[in-house]
Amino acid sequence: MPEPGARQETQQEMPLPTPQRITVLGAGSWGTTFAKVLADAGRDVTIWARRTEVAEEITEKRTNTSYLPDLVLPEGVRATTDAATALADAEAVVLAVPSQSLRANLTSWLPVLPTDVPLVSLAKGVELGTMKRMSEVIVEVTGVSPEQVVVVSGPNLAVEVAAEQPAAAVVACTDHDRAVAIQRAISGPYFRPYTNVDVVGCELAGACKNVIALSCGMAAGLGYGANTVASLITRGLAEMARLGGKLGADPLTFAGLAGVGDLVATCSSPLSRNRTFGERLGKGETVAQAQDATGGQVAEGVKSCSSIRELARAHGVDMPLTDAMHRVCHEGVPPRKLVAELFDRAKKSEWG
Ligand SMILES: NC(=O)C1=CN([C@@H]2O[C@H](COP(=O)(O)OP(=O)(O)OC[C@H]3O[C@@H](n4cnc5c(N)ncnc54)[C@H](O)[C@@H]3O)[C@@H](O)[C@H]2O)C=CC1
Ligand SMILES: O=C(CO)COP(=O)(O)O
Repeated sequence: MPEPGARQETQQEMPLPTPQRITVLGAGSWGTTFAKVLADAGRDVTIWARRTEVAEEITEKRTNTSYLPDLVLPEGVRATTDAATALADAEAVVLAVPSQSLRANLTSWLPVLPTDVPLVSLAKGVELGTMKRMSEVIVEVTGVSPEQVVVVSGPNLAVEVAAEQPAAAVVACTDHDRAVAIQRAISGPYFRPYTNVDVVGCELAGACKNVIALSCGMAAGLGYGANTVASLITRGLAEMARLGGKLGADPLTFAGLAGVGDLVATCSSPLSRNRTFGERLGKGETVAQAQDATGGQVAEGVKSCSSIRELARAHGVDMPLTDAMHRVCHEGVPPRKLVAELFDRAKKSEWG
């Protein structure tokens, strides 16, 4: 585990070249927006889309209206459904599919996936069944070294970034020089990434905050106000930092953009799919009804509440809010009943 604050960046060092030709695999809300960030940063961008009509719309009109109605991509961004074409000559590959589908997608791309370039992971989740973080899945499926995997995380609601509203992010890689190369590749007028070597902390924070956002939405749906939401955000931060501490993360990461930054954005914004999903549950909708209403977009917390719960149990870490979200989403417990359950627990010290 790195010492908190141990690495003083020297931005003058430029040991690795900045990747110029970058392929984004996934044309959903964040993949498309990230392609814009890259293109606005001066990179040459190709997107792989699962659906032909999405690829055609991006290439012909530079729009992707089913995900981002107001977005117009910069000139030059093109899309294809053919992974081999998308990946030809890629100097870095961005993985922008939902976390539970990453393994299957990676496996299908493997024959054409370059394994000597940085693989940049955008997904925020923990895999069901294996309890693995996304970088672990990438290393396992592709056989690349962990130093080649870069995680980008932070308070980055796609719709806001697509509208060029200023936002910061974290580029995490155990190889600091590679993090700096990707930082340069994605820095632009409205997107400011900071480097971090704590991949474990950044990934856990990104996955856990989705679950806490579900709980905040649920509280809002039940009619509760700012005190409840602030309490959930703060206790959510405590439980995710507890898990991170056990798994070797740097505690400072949870105070940073990938931690409290993303937690506050996702738990507060009506643009968050996870928060919105929770709000629907709080208002009495079933999981299936809330799922239908997300319009095919992913609310990662619904599945990650189960995988994170398993991970926490395997390491003897208490995560009462994550546990509660699992009970609502997968055991049919009514949200209002959970409030009583959570308040009935043994009283404890804030940092105990
Ligand atoms: N949307 C956002 O604001 C942000 C999302 N993220 C993370 O990025 C990852 C991707 O999210 P989005 O692009 O927002 O998701 P999305 O639901 O908008 O799009 C998912 C994309 O992956 C493709 N895909 C490929 N295989 C799939 C499968 N088996 N099931 C479902 N979709 C499949 C879809 O066709 C689509 O292009 C998630 O882990 C999310 O948490 C991270 C930061 C911001
Ligand atoms: O990760 C995100 C913002 O940083 C997006 O959150 P949602 O998936 O809840 O929309």
